[in-house]
Amino acid sequence: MVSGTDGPVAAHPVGRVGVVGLGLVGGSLARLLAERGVDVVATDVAPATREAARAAGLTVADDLAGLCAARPDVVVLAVPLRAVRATASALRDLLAAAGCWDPTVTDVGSVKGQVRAAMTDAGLGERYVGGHPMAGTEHSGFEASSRGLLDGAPWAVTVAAPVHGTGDTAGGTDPRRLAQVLGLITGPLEGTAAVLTDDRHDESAALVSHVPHVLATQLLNAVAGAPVRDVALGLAAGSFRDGTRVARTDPARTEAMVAANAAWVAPALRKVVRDLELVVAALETNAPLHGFFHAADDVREGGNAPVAAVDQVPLEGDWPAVLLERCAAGGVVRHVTAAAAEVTFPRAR
Ligand SMILES: O=C(O)C(=O)C[C@]1(C(=O)O)C=C[C@@H](O)C=C1
Repeated sequence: MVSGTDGPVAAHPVGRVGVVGLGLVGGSLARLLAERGVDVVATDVAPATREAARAAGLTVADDLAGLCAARPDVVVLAVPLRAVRATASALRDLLAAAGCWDPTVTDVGSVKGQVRAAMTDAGLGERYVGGHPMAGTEHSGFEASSRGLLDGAPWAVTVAAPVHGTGDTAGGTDPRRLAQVLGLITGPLEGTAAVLTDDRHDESAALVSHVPHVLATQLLNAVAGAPVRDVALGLAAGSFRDGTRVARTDPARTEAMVAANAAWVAPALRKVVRDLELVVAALETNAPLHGFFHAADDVREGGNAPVAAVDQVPLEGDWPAVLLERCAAGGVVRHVTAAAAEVTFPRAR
């Protein structure tokens, strides 16, 4: 239930964290948590990855059952998107067999609507709080992971939206579990969290992550198919390097990410195509392009805006809905106590 808590919620303690999947993000998460003194147990399907993680000093179970035997308070699914469904079902079965164990389940996936559907279908919907660290690199695997990748990273945390005005909040996110995940991110991970609905996350991630991956790939494809390809690549400098960096990500990973968010990526790309058509038309007719190059001046200049306002949101009543509303206005949760969440805003409101 998202609403309906009368007093401050007693957040589940972070306690032990289980990390399922030790790729770039899972490995980075496990390393950072372990360094910060959190009790972490991790696992991965690949024996060589488990060995590498053990050699790096992590506590590693041989499989998901072994991880569940350690009864972590929070289970973070850090598996590829294509493996979320099967992993969620396996976790559900292990939970059912385990008796009184009540973990919160979260994840690190770059798409949230599809992941929640998988969690709900697996019967884990009421335990689930969506998680997405906005950090990564073009490299993959445990060997590419580092304690620094997620240190202080901004996260999106998604909740099942309450149904306003009907008094019916069934199926919404459990506030204690939300507080627990926010505590993990803003505590040992020293990050920030924007609390969002899955839709708002997926729409936003399409704009700032998925469309950029498509465009970076197209920049690469355009040169690859040009008659002057080799000369051009020999001349490529900063703009090409920066603009195509994420196109060097494992193509299967990028494809899965973009396809999983097709509902938001397709319309966002349509808008890009329309805007580019206008640029082409202007270039072909010598029309001015000033508007195109200056349209986003406020975004460009607002890049690293300092904190302009701070709100304390008491963790009582319909506080997840209050956080949703604050974060929809650009706020992020920076700090959580048992009684309140501190939300900061980059722009004056
Ligand atoms: O920096 C990169 O290499 C990334 O691709 C990181 C990036 C992104 O910014 O798009 C990619 C996917 C993640 O889910 C979050 C962040």
